[in-house]
Amino acid sequence: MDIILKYFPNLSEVQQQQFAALYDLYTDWNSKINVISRKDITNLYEHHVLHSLGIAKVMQFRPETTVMDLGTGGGFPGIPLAILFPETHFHLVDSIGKKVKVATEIANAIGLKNVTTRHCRAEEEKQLFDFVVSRAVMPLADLLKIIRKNIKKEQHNALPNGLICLKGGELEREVMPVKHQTLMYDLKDYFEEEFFETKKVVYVTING
Ligand SMILES: C[S@@+](CC[C@H](N)C(=O)[O-])C[C@H]1O[C@@H](n2cnc3c(N)ncnc32)[C@H](O)[C@@H]1O
Repeated sequence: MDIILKYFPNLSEVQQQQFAALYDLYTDWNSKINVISRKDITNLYEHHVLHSLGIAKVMQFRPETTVMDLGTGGGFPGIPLAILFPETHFHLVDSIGKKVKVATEIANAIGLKNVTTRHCRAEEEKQLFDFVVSRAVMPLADLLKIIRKNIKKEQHNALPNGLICLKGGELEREVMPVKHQTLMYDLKDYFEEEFFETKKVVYVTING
């Protein structure tokens, strides 16, 4: 939890309590339904919560912004972002029902009012959003094909609508989108822990 305050020192009392509650909630739920590697649970704050918040170093969502988390699993990056941006709406989608249950239960347990969840394949989700976020789900080119239909044309934020995903070192092997403006940010420029050495945030503008 200290590592969250180290990089996000201006959290409200409520946000601090919500982040602090995640450890027991994920430990408990993860013992029943596997949403993160069991041996990684002790690294929850660094590897999962702070990693998710890497998106916030690139994008400050305005109030009333709507965001879909595609392939949220147990709620990453959607739940940490929903705590950090309480006035932005996050719609968490996953094709595995029991993972969606974990994300739903945890969002409810910490009183998040800005989260909805849905058990479906993202291909079936027809709602429109300002942004789609995603971590560890599928290659960028496949994500882009699926989410093109979901991005609003109207712009509401300082930066254009689009896809923001968290990627690891495997990125070199991926086909980069050519028709869109793509910006790449190294998380090692923001977070000093070794885990972030190869981690990146990739932001692809759509309809911008
Ligand atoms: C490796 S897990 C990552 C989960 C979470 N984003 C995280 O970082 O902890 C990938 C998730 O994507 C989901 N997924 C894969 N393809 C999907 C699709 N087409 N629509 C919705 N969910 C999908 C899987 O069910 C799985 O829960």
